[in-house]
Amino acid sequence: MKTKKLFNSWIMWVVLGVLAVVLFLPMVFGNSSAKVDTSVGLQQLTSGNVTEAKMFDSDQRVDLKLRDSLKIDGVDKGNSVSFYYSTARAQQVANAITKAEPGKFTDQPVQSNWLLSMLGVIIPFLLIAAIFWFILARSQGGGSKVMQFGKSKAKLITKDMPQVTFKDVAGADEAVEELHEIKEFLQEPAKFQAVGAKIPKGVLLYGPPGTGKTLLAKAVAGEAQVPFYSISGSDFVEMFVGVGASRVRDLFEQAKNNSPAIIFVDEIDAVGRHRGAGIGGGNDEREQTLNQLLVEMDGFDATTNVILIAATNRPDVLDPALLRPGRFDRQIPVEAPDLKGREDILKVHVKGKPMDATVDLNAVAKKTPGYTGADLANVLNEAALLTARSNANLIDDRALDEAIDRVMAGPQKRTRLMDEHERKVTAYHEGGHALVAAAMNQTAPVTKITILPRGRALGYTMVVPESDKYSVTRNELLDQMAYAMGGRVAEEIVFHDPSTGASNDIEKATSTARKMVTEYGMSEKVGAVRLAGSAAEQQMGGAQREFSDEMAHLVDQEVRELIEQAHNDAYQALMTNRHVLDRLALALLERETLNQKEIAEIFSDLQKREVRDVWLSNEGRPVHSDGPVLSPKERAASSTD
Ligand SMILES: Nc1ncnc2c1ncn2[C@@H]1O[C@H](COP(=O)(O)OP(=O)(O)OP(=O)(O)O)[C@@H](O)[C@H]1O
Ligand SMILES: [Zn+2]
Repeated sequence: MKTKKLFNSWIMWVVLGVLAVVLFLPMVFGNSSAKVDTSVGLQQLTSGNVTEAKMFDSDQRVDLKLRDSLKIDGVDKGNSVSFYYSTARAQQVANAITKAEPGKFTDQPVQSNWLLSMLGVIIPFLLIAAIFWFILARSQGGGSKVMQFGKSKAKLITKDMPQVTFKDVAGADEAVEELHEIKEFLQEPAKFQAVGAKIPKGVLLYGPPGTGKTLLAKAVAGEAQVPFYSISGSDFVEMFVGVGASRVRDLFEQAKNNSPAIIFVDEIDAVGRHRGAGIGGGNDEREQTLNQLLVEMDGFDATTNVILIAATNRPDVLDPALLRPGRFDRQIPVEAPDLKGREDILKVHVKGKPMDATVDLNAVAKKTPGYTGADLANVLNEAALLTARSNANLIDDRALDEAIDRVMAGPQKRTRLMDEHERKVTAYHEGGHALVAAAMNQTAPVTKITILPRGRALGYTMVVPESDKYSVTRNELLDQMAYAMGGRVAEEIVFHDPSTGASNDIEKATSTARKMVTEYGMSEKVGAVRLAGSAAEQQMGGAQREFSDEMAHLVDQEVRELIEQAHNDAYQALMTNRHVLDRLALALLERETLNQKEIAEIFSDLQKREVRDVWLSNEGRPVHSDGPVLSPKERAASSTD
């Protein structure tokens, strides 16, 4: 489609151009005397009317100057005429001229005309070459890149010694903490090598645009005082076939020669997309580039001292090969900042901008939910511009408010800004999860709650066990289900109108319940029977169902029963602690993100759910009252006190 259009327009014009040039050349360079037949020319020569003759061997042409003007069929041809001759007659023409003995005779052999004839050859050739050049440029995406081709090496890979430090990055404390180690390694590789410590080869920073990923990577280089080589993934893709891969090689070569160093690849998703997943099949160039990148990463050894940092907004589309151990095995989320983070970022960017004493940056942060670091930097810059334009010296609230509105058009499109009611529903939903988790007896502590949207989730609650766990008990599973239902139940209790936001939670709870019944043997009615071909397995495209319809019915009933129980647990927990839930929701609306300590404070007077009765797999198997023995460790501990 596209090429056809190209042909229609460009090729047509160029061909027309060539034709015009070819037709015009003889007119411009050639003579304008009247053309006559060869026989007429010869006859003039023999008649002795010729005073001057010029013979152009290259054109096989003779120009004649005549004493008397020539008349043919009554038409006056004037005093100068020219005629062409065929090769066969060249000798005859030459003889005729010599015989005629014109007063002046010049003979122009072939080479005398070489410039003209060369031009005639070269110009069309150049035009054709230009057409190819042009088509190639088009198909490689972006004509301008072609022009840069020769000097692209210097332009695409940039070497830098950044002066930025971690202090310049605000509101991304978790990411900074993770990167500290990288910085230390780059600064003192020997220390790490001496103890055989393995440092990650690649660090992947992922998060929405403008959250400071590039800034963080630069800060690592700035802190460690090492060179920073950067290139953008999208630059690779626009290159000629084979160039991307060789550019990657160059890049690593340069960095290794200047190690310790950091290589930063922005927009790595442009090259690192799942192989063969591009539109219209694979993109060879991209795959080659990606393969080269993997080869280079695998070639790193303990003494390379080069760390690759990559950034992307789309970690989900990356080729799994990139995320394998030994490659980008360190993945650091860089999220949009919360209220506190926004205030800190404003504080960083306010430097060098004189503020009116009445300006409260915390208030500005409150007015900018969902804004990224780049947006906030932009707000302050806009405010400074507005202030300068109005000839004022200090940036005041009025300028800031207007700047916020101006920048709003940006973030509103990218990160959705929730309306107040939706934020409230989210606050209660997440609050519900957290509160139920805290009220149950077998759940891990709630470490973080946020109502900042991330990906498709409107918010999330993090419940992290203090140590790794390899198995889960029945009570823990029941608690997890209750906690999963907590969000939905809070909406139900507070708004009497649950939202669709809970579909994920319901899915999770249902799948847990189903596994309890069909895989873990945790239902009395079904018993400790493994039901092969359960829903989960069928989903995986595997096993057929191997049990009766009655059993299937029973399973469904038991699952329903477990969910109902979880729903109840959550309901009770939230009803008894409604005042705590309100307090939590308010804190979330105010601060957006709460950490473990803040959460614990809010939950100080939380009423826990009572412990469940002992579960009997069958009434006929009564409770045995003896507990387990004390472990040696426990015994040692109890004997000391
Ligand atoms: N956490 C932050 N602290 C201070 N300034 C920030 C922060 N995040 C972003 N900025 C400002 O925004 C600018 C742009 O950020 P940066 O280019 O690092 O974002 P990015 O995440 O790499 O974006 P993209 O995904 O579009 O490449 C920075 O130069 C800086 O001025
Ligand atoms: Zn939820």
